[in-house]
Amino acid sequence: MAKYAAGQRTGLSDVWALDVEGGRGGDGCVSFARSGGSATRGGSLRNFGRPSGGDGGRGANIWIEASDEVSDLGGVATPLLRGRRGQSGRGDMVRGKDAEDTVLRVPLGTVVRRLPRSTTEEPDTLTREAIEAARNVATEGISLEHEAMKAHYVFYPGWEDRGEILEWEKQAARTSQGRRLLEQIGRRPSTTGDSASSSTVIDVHDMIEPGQRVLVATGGQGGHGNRWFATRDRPPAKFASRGLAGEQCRLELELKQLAQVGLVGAPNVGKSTLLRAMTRARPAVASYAFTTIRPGIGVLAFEDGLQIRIADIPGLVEGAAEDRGLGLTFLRHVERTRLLLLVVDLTSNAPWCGLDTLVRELSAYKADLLQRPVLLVANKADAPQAKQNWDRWWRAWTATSPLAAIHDDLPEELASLRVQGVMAISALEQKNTERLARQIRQLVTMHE
Ligand SMILES: Nc1nc2c(ncn2[C@@H]2O[C@H](COP(=O)(O)OP(=O)(O)OP(=O)(O)O)[C@@H](O)[C@H]2O)c(=O)[nH]1
Ligand SMILES: [Mg+2]
Repeated sequence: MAKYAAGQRTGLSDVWALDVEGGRGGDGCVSFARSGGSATRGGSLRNFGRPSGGDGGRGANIWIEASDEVSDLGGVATPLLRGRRGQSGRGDMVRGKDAEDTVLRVPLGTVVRRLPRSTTEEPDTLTREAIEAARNVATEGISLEHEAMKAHYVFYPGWEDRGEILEWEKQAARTSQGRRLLEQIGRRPSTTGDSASSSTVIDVHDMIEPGQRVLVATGGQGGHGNRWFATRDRPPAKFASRGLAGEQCRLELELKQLAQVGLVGAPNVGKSTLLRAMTRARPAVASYAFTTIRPGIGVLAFEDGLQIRIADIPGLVEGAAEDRGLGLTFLRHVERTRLLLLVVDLTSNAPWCGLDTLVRELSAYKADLLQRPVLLVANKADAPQAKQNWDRWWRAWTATSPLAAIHDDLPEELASLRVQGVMAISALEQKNTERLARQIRQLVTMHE
């Protein structure tokens, strides 16, 4: 627990821990059909009609859902999350309603680890106290068993006869049907499926798609109404079973920073080539647009051990914010980054012209993306036609700012970009890429 206090940030990722408990099932109901005008309450045994108690509803399941509408784990800042109880059954065989499920929404990129809930955390003194208390109760003439009964059964008012239950349980244990019923009401260990509390299996889920859901704790089954406990010898069963406890587990939620640096640019400008040049990642490179269809992440590793993750993001086109091209899928990845490398192609006629489209798409998706520091990377500097373009840009850059000089009426988005530097490189021939790596490092660590 100490290791992951809620909200504690570890390194580049956020890890939160919490316990979850599916809701308890609703209790079964003890009631009797009114027959021939006899009372159903307080009457003599003979006056009880047919048992008609409905079953309890299921307790709330607890789900984790990936959502692109939340951006941090602040919504799960609670040490314990318990699902709602199922509704209790009612007379006339009316089943209680299942509780509405609880859905915890987490940002895309969250990793959910499910661990068994630790039972060793309870101090031993608690157990000792419980035994002591039970002993006192026992000496007062009420047996321990009776207390246990109350945790499992609901009694008809005024008929707390545990003898009847013990008798029923004994009979039930003789038939397979009865044993199954004992299992269902939690009076016999289950023979089917493994119990979550004793399991040491850890399951891990990557929450990457919006709407993706994982069931982390099932709600407890509702109790059985008294009609289940009627036997030929004793038709008016005066007890029902209680709802079962929900599944319990411990969750560790980790918000992975998918990458600290995002490579953005129009299709075919050489983003994947640049990632290959700087990291060991091997994204596909080809001379046509949309070679990259999924964001790939490469690790820029420095000699002193520092690692910076760079995401190669599929080419951005106009309309991306409305999900055109590969639109939203990759814009979500951009959202997590701390530094943007805007890559332009020095071999195109006007390399910088695409920039305003690019920036407009970014800001249409999320205006505050433009608050990120930006490095302008002019790629393909090795090509013959690059020099002229670069010279123009470089002159402009030293004169005023790179963007103000090339646009007569500078769009607002471009004017507000936080440009930290402009650099000509050749990703293909790995020229200037080391310098770029150093600059990336400086900016990422500065904006941590
Ligand atoms: N001359 C030259 N060509 C380059 C350079 N970098 C990339 N290219 C070429 O440009 C083309 C596109 O490169 P990619 O790395 O696939 O471009 P991309 O930006 O990832 O493209 P998409 O994934 O389609 O968005 C390929 O033919 C590369 O060989 C460079 O520095 N110089
Ligand atoms: Mg690519």
